[in-house]
Amino acid sequence: MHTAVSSRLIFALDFPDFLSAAPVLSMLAGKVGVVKIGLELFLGEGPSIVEKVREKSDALVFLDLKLHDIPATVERSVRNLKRLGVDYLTLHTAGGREMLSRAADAAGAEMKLLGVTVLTSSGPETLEQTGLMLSGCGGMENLVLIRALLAKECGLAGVICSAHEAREVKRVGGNVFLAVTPGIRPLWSLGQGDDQRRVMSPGTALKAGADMLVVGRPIRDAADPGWAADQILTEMAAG
Ligand SMILES: O=C(O)c1cc(=O)[nH]c(=O)n1[C@@H]1O[C@H](COP(=O)(O)O)[C@@H](O)[C@H]1O
Repeated sequence: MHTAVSSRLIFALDFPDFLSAAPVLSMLAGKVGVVKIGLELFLGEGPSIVEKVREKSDALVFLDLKLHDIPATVERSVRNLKRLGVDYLTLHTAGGREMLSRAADAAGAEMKLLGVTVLTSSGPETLEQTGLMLSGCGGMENLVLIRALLAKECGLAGVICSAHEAREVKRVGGNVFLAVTPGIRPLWSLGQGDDQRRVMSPGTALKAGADMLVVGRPIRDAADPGWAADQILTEMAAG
């Protein structure tokens, strides 16, 4: 049974295989409401990983494959993935209106689609490098909002953004449109630099309007992952 707080915590199960993921999954029983299977684990184990995680955990399952292709390919892939019975699936909003709408139709009501707006590992220089500044996107927050609005219009359940944009995403998307935020870094987990650029602590992210937080390394790499999850839940409750 999950509390109002733990149901808002998504653990990124970023491991190469189920053998290494399973002990951490057990330690987090009852502490995380959603478990996110990313590309690394999905490619390491194949689609059967979804069933394995479900057997080992009481959490909802989030499949993070970040689909981005022509509309027909994405639509057909979503139909296939639907058979796995996952609760959430990601795709890139940069795929555009037709791709997103066809994916939403294929997903139906049971599988919630979350659109990645701009990766939390991206900074202004990434927009420069990839030509988005030249296209006059109006900067990071504006680009996130344009993509969030598109996701909403196409029938997605919500978006992935950084906590820095969460408040504005909620403003344009409305109450039920989800702002799911990775790049969560509790103060005690900071120190070693990593690839996340737009980061925020758990309590502050919730105050900033995030509906759900995605946390990977601060829990996975902690000496005691169970302790780390409890600590994050305490910070979330205070937020
Ligand atoms: O879609 C995602 O989950 C995602 C989007 C994004 O913009 N940034 C981001 O970090 N993620 C994922 O969220 C998780 C963050 O993990 P940590 O940085 O280890 O907490 C990873 O599994 C990323 O793949």
